[in-house]
Amino acid sequence: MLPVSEAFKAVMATVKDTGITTVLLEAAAGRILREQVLADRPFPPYDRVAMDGIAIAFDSYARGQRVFGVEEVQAAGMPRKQLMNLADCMEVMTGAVIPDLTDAVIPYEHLEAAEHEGFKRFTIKKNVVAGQNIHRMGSDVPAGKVLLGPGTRIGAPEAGVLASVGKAEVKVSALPRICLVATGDELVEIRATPEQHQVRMSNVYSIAAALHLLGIPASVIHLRDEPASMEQQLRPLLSKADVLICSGAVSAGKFDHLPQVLQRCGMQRVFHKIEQKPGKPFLFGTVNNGPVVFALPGNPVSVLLCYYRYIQPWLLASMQHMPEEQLFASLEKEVKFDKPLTYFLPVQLQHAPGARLTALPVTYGGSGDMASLLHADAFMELPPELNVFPEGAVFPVWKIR
Ligand SMILES: Nc1nc2c(c(=O)[nH]1)N[C@H]1C(S)=C(S)[C@@H](COP(=O)(O)OP(=O)(O)OC[C@H]3O[C@@H](n4cnc5c(N)ncnc54)[C@H](O)[C@@H]3O)O[C@H]1N2
Ligand code: MOO
Repeated sequence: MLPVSEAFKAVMATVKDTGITTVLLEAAAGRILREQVLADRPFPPYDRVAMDGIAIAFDSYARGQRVFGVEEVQAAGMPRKQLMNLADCMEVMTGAVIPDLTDAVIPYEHLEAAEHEGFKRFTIKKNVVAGQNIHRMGSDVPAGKVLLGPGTRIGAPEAGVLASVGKAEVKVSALPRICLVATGDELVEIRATPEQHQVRMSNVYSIAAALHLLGIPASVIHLRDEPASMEQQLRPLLSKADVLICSGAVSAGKFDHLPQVLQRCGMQRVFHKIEQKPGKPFLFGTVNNGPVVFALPGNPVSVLLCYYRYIQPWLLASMQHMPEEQLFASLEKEVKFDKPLTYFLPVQLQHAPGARLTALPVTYGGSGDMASLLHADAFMELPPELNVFPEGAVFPVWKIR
């Protein structure tokens, strides 16, 4: 049986690069970028009008002129125009190129409009500063600057920037092929009406949902508690999947055949059992030229704890995601736990004044209590050396949402 830190190290030692693939930007959300992206033009790409109104030559204003006749309109999308007479103005719209020979933009709200002999003119009602309301070319980002690097997860801001520099196709990490394996004669399909002694298979759905949020699809199979048929169903997966995530059949029961069956299929055990609660009977192994195998204890809370504490970090590292900073929170309430195991406590995270993150333990009936996680945001990792965890003490947390 391994301590949590060693089990985690052993898991992470098997990380393997999933490789690189190219996807359309429309399909890139959630994926991990695998290339450097530079600004192809300055941001903004031209001196840009920042308010709807008029553009003037500031010198005319500085010399005391307040009334300006309109020469033309410069709308967004029009090539740059030029002010012909420095005593005139140009009506300009947000996003337009600033007209030549103008260097201040006055919004309509600071103007009074009038007509004079069929010509439109504006009187300036508020103080004007040279250069006002002009978003200068390159003031946000100069051309050639590195905007994004490999290992970045593509979210909404990244998608906007990628579109802006014309990356219609993006190099991202390939996705691992994952098969979720449910075990147990008590499990029925979710559309079935279970008999009293049966339960609907939920673990594969909770893991599939967590994977979906990383953009990773997964296939699912269900194994009965019968070693020969288990082996027959598992063998073909060894050449078709990069990762097997099994749930159930790994503890001490008479029908917990999975460890032996996996071994017969060629899995080398890296460890079986971790000094933790929940999730103690976690079995982890590798297959030569085959998948890594995460065989999780079947209790639903154990499954999600093991997923977020071990599997998700492994998946993100395999997809070359930049490591994230560990989150910590302070306990809102004293907790006691007297076994020499790391205790993963489901908690609700809250932001206390001063941006401090606090963790309130949720009502929790043990690792079979899947509904408790509806109220939890994270697991708090309480170390095995202590029996009492006082209010205010700070420990690492692993977010589940
Ligand atoms: N004598 C011992 N008994 C148990 C030990 C032990 O060390 N010695 N460990 C306990 C711990 S801790 C856990 S956790 C469980 C894990 O057992 P298994 O991994 O063998 O899981 P199962 O017995 O197959 O299932 C446990 C529980 O979870 C339900 N389950 C399983 N798969 C699914 C699924 N896909 N969807 C929904 N629910 C599922 C299953 O019906 C069981 O209720 O063992 C303790 N026992
Ligand atoms: O360790 Mo088990 O995962 O608590 O029920």
